[in-house]
Amino acid sequence: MAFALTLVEKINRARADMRLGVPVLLSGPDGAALVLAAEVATPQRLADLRGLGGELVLALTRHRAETLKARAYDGDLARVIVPQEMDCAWLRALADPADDLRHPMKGPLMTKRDGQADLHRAALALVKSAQLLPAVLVLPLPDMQAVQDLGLTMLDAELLRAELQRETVLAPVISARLPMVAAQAGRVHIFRPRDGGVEHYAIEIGQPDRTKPVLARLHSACFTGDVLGSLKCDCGPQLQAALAQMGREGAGVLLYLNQEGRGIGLANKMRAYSLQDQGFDTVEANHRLGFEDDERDFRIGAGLLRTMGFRQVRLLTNNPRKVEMLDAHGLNVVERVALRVGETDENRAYLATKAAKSGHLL
Ligand SMILES: Nc1nc2c(ncn2[C@@H]2O[C@H](COP(=O)(O)OP(=O)(O)OP(=O)(O)O)[C@@H](O)[C@H]2O)c(=O)[nH]1
Ligand SMILES: [Zn+2]
Repeated sequence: MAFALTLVEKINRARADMRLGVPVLLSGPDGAALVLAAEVATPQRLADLRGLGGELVLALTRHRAETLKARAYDGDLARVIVPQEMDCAWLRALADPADDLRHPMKGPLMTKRDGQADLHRAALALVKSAQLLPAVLVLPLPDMQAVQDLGLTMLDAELLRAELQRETVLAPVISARLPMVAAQAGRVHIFRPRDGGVEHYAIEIGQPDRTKPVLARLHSACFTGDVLGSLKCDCGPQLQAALAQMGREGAGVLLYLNQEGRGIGLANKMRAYSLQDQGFDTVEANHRLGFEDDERDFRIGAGLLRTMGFRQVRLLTNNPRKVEMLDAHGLNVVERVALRVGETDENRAYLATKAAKSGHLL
């Protein structure tokens, strides 16, 4: 059919629907379900879901379930039964740990053990990709007819998950000269993913020889550190020091990857910061929100370097995972160049946690 939407186009619509609080229809071999992000659920939409009948559950990741003392029978996720009398405030309290300490008792929460969790798993992957809290209402639909004419976005859960896991393909959009304090001979390249995701940037210093190892940095966006000069992390000084070293050596490439907050987005990172003010460390805060410690896809950086013609790098990092991921995805890391700058009283504990729990090198 002319203008039939592709899977990628439908996923982008579904992502926008999720952020708007519009349900999405997911289907699989064992049936279909309407899914709605808990963070943005309204009383009207909750009533609409209940009007269809059926057993409403809230899908949470294993990390969030652990904090809430809910049994995760599915391993990586829990399906919490939503009692009839519970409202949007209750759902939000389960999704968002902000008030966990003030109101610790939300349960006892009953979780499902029987039945399949495939649709729930796909729904969680979709809300995460929309940078919402990983908590989704799931209503199984015995009869699709009731929702057929509503114009909701429909997706096959298996195809959705496979597509979300696929390596992002980036295409160059434009590059232009940018003289910088760190280096006169700078050039900014913009890359756009084919899957409708966010753009990433490469800052090339000088004219690095593609046949030799290039001094490289994979820098993940940190609005608070890079722009505001936050003292809570070391990102701003690392960014400046990396550019300065490339300027001194006369050549290098810095990838500025829009993976804010280790891939959870700025809103969720600020939620994590708010939890850190309650006494949790950077890893615990991510877990309480329902995320993994690090949700970044480092294949993006590897792909970008390859696209730009680089095969061997001297990587500026303290994170051994970056080295492993580049090595695993077609780059030869001939040297790890330590990048220890910007330690402050405010970020000392953060850096120590990264060393103790995430294997960062001191
Ligand atoms: N979720 C979360 N993200 C954070 C926190 N503090 C900083 N970040 C993010 O962490 C990322 C740090 O990125 P990088 O400096 O590239 O990576 P790294 O893993 O620290 O490794 P190297 O700096 O290369 O040693 C950025 O995306 C920041 O926004 C935090 O407390 N919670
Ligand atoms: Zn930072």
